[in-house]
Amino acid sequence: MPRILLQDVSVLPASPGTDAEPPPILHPFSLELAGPRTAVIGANGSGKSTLLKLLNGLVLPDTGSVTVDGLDTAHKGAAVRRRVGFVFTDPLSQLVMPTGRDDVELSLRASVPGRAARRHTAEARLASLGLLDLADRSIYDLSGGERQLMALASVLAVEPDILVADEPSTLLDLRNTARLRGIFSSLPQQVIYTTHDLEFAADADRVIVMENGSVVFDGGPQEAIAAYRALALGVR
Ligand SMILES: Nc1ncnc2c1ncn2[C@@H]1O[C@H](COP(=O)(O)OP(=O)(O)OP(=O)(O)O)[C@@H](O)[C@H]1O
Repeated sequence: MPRILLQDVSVLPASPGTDAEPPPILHPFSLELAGPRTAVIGANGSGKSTLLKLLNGLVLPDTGSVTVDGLDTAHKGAAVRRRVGFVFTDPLSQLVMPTGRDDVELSLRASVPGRAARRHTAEARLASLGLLDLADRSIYDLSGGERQLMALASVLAVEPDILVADEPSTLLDLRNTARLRGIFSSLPQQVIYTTHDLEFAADADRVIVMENGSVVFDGGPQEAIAAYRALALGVR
């Protein structure tokens, strides 16, 4: 498995404003991510998305460093992003082509030379996720959930070493959530995702709990979920 190392990392707000220093978005912390499936849970605004964005250089740390297999996100951003595929919560911020097929083919442009080969590969990748029947529909005619799955297909098409997904099940119904959970469980690559769905979080081997910009628990899913429940609801 690839190894992601966050060392003494902190993230500050972009524009500190006036006299009163706003609190950091992420307080200084260190973390190593090397297992197959890691989920990040926590309250709204606790820093989950920011933590995920650090992993492929979408957000750079204000202190410390983030490395992916030794590549520093601050200096080797493009190389890191070739290894780390990132799925955004909002699929429309990611899908740039008129149809899913076009989008997957675009993703493959750097790795699969030749239009015919790209078409063939795109078709195989879409079929493997059960999305071929939606491949030629306008992105705007797809439902939110269908779009979310298509955005995942587009990122997975290039077979990144690491998949980072920010709330990938928010728009999915029960059946598609089960489908996504099945996909995540069988992916060969390292997967790191945020979710508010605690059943989905429980599929992970490791669960990190965030609270007010800090990692407050890091361990097995059942213990982590209990810790989060205790924090959020005051119950165990
Ligand atoms: N560029 C920024 N400048 C200032 N504040 C920011 C910036 N980015 C994020 N924040 C703030 O940092 C906090 C953490 O945001 P983040 O999106 O990481 O939370 P989250 O845990 O993913 O929340 P949610 O569950 O609602 O998606 C929030 O209070 C957010 O408003």
